[in-house]
Formats: sequence, structure tokens, C-alpha cells
Amino acid sequence: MRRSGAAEVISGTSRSAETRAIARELTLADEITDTAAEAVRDADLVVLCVPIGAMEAVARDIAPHLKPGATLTDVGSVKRAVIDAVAPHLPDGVHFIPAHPLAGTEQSGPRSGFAELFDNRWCILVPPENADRKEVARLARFWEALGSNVDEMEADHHDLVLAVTSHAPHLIAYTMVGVADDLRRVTDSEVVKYSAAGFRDFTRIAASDPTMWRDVFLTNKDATLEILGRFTEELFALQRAIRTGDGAHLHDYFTRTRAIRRGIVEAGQDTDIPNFGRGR
Ligand SMILES: NC(=O)c1ccc[n+]([C@@H]2O[C@H](COP(=O)([O-])OP(=O)(O)OC[C@H]3O[C@@H](n4cnc5c(N)ncnc54)[C@H](O)[C@@H]3O)[C@@H](O)[C@H]2O)c1
Ligand SMILES: O=C(O)C(=O)C[C@]1(C(=O)O)C=C[C@@H](O)C=C1
Repeated sequence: MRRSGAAEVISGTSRSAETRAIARELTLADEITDTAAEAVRDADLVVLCVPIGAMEAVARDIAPHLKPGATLTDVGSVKRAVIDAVAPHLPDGVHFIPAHPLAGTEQSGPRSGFAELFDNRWCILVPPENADRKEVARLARFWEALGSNVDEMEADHHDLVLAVTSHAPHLIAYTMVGVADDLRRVTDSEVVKYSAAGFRDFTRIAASDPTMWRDVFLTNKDATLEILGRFTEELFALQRAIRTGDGAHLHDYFTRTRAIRRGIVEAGQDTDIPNFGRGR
């Protein structure tokens, strides 16, 4: 926000005194208040950046202090659950436009942000049907000022798409690293020493914040289970091909998946964050 001048005044808060102290030290905002109620007072735009399971309590807390005509948005990784948790607490006259920037790292906390995080990444807006289009356009301009490309989706569709592209892949990475850890003998020596790129990538993803990801799976349950069901079927088919020596099946499958990766790269959507892991 500061880089682009997208906000005249940036106010921030966090529930722990330690985080607020670090945020002040890093001058992340023009003012860091001790309470959320103070942070949202007079704000034209309020962005909730807490784990999905905490959205309801924070919304309830700030609702009486929101300025009439303000826009309230969020960055939660699941959208239906956030809408259900937040919307009932909001006073009339506040524009609620949920959003999800598809950008992040396995790091969390105030030292993990960097100005380029949203550059050339998608931010998905999930406006309700009766949303004020002027306010939706304004929020889109805000995210564009932060470097993002903006798109719109319906909440359930968002949750299904993200189950495929983000949530199930995270669960698979968590599982793979858990399997390696179960083989302790190996973990203590060879897995660490000979960690190849594929496994190293899994360990980065599996280092993601436990609270955030617990909440993602608890609140995007149906879509994640649907995708994991399909994943398991495909995995069994590949397992069978390996057992029966069906090389043609494996080759065809890997040819298909390679084409998908090449399509992503050709579309300029290779999602590697240029300075990923750098932190601040
Ligand atoms: N990290 C990512 O890759 C990423 C990407 C896109 C969206 N998101 C979403 O962003 C949101 C925040 O994630 P983050 O990575 O910025 O996490 P973070 O840990 O950096 O920040 C979370 C903040 O929420 C506060 N918080 C935690 N529990 C709380 C509670 N019970 N009550 C009040 N405040 C509480 C913490 O004090 C902290 O200030 C989540 O909803 C997540 O789904 C994360
Ligand atoms: O690269 C990472 O660390 C991420 O996984 C970021 C990632 C993703 O899956 O792409 C994780 C969750 C968010 O909701 C959005 C972005």
C-alpha cells in the first residue's frame, strides 16, 4: 500500500503486543493501534487478515466501529466460510466485498511481508450479487495498485477451484513430509542430506502456518474432500500401473501433466515468486 500510495493513512493492529511492537519497529503502518476497534475508526477500507477461524470474532468486535459507507474486505483463503461468519455481524451501509489474493509464502508474521508480494498475482474478488458495483470497481483498483491482476468469482466456485490449485496440494505436501518423518531412520540422515528438489519443495509448503491451514481444511471441507477423493482414485490407478508394469499408462499420464505445466508457463502464469523466501 505504501509503495503505491494506495492509502492516505494506513492503520494496523494485531492481537499480540509482540507483533504490534515489531510492526511499529518496521513502520509497517502510519499507526499501529492496540485494538481493532481503534484501527477501523474512520477507515474507508478495512481488510481482515486473520486466520479464517478468527474472522467471526474480529468482525463482531469491529462491527459497531465501522464508518457508514466503509468497505470491508478480507484476504481469507476460503470464501464461503468467511461470508457466513462475517456478513451477519455487519451493520447496514457497510459494503462487504470478500477477496483472496493468490499470493503468499510459507512464512507468517509481520516480518514476512514484502512490497512485491502481490505483483502480477491474481486477486479474486467475491462480491455478493447485490454488491454496489462502484465499490467493487474501487476495490479492484486498490488491488491493481498493489500490483495484482483482478478477477471475480462466485464463492462456492472459488472454494472448489482453490481446493484443486492450493488446498489439496498443501495437504499432499504435508502428507509426503509426514511420511518421510515416519521413516525416522531415513529422516535423520539421508532424507535431509540427499533432499532432491521435489522433496525440498514439499518441505517448504509443509512449513506453512499450522493455524491457517487447519482453518482452511476445516472450512473448505466438502470441496477438499471431493478433490482428495479424485486424487486417491488417480493415485491408485498409477499405483496399479507401477505394480503391473504398465509403462504406457505412466508415460501417457506424465505426458498429459507435462503439457499442463507448459501451458502455465506459456500463459505467463509460472507462479514462482521472484524473491520468494526473502522476507523483509
Ligand atoms: N500465507 C499465505 O500464503 C496466504 C495467502 C493468501 C491468503 N492468506 C490468508 O490470509 C489470512 C492471514 O494469514 P497470514 O499468512 O497473513 O497470517 P499471519 O500469521 O501472518 O497473520 C495472522 C494475523 O492474525 C492474528 N490472529 C491470529 N489468531 C487470531 C485470533 N484468534 N483473533 C484475532 N487475531 C488473530 C495474528 O495475531 C496475526 O496478526 C488467512 O485467512 C489466510 O487464509 C494467507
Ligand atoms: O507459495 C506458497 O507458499 C503458497 O502456497 C501460497 C498460496 C498458494 O497455495 O498458492 C497459499 C494459500 C493462499 O490462500 C494463497 C497462496
